[in-house]
Amino acid sequence: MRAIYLIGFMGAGKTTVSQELARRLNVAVYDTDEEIVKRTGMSINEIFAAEGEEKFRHYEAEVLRSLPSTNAVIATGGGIVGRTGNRLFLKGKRNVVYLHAELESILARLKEDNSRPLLKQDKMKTAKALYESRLPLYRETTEFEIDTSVKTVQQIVDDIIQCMKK
Ligand SMILES: Nc1ncnc2c1ncn2[C@@H]1O[C@H](COP(=O)(O)OP(=O)(O)OP(=O)(O)O)[C@@H](O)[C@H]1O
Ligand SMILES: O=C(O)C1=C[C@@H](O)[C@@H](O)[C@H](O)C1
Ligand SMILES: [Mg+2]
Repeated sequence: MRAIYLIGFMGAGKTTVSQELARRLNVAVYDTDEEIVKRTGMSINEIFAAEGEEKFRHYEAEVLRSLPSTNAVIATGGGIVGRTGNRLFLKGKRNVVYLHAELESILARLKEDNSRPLLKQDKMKTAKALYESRLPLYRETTEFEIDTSVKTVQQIVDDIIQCMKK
């Protein structure tokens, strides 16, 4: 099986859905954010604070290319589509799914969560600007889009499995 890549904004559910999808398909699961943390020994907040966002994006691009391209589900970080090279890499894969969520759902899901450095200050304002700038990038990267705003994880997994049969 070709690896399935999940892309989408912070809080869209990529990490959560990837685990259940991999369990259903009986394949390995990877998460670019978790791989970066494992490989650097630092949290994402620590990397941003000590080394800056550009360095984080460098690790992210490297990790994306290093993960297995078969028999796996790969959850990506919300900003992976920021680099043109990453978008080209993903466009070259057939199984990329964009998990879309309305901004209101995202903010509700991440209200108590401070693990995302780009949403630290004035969550509402920064999230809105980032969200609007990234929407077209997710959409140009893949034709498969699933709105997760009001769906359960199980429903999203069912939708992805259906999508991948097309
Ligand atoms: N379909 C869903 N319905 C309700 N809550 C959800 C759903 N999917 C994920 N969540 C919740 O939203 C939060 C963020 O989910 P998750 O960490 O999977 O997002 P992500 O897309 O991986 O974000 P990031 O890009 O920052 O890694 C978690 O608390 C998770 O439990
Ligand atoms: O949307 C983003 O730019 C990010 C999303 C997270 O998955 C992490 O990769 C990090 O917090 C940055
Ligand atoms: Mg995640």
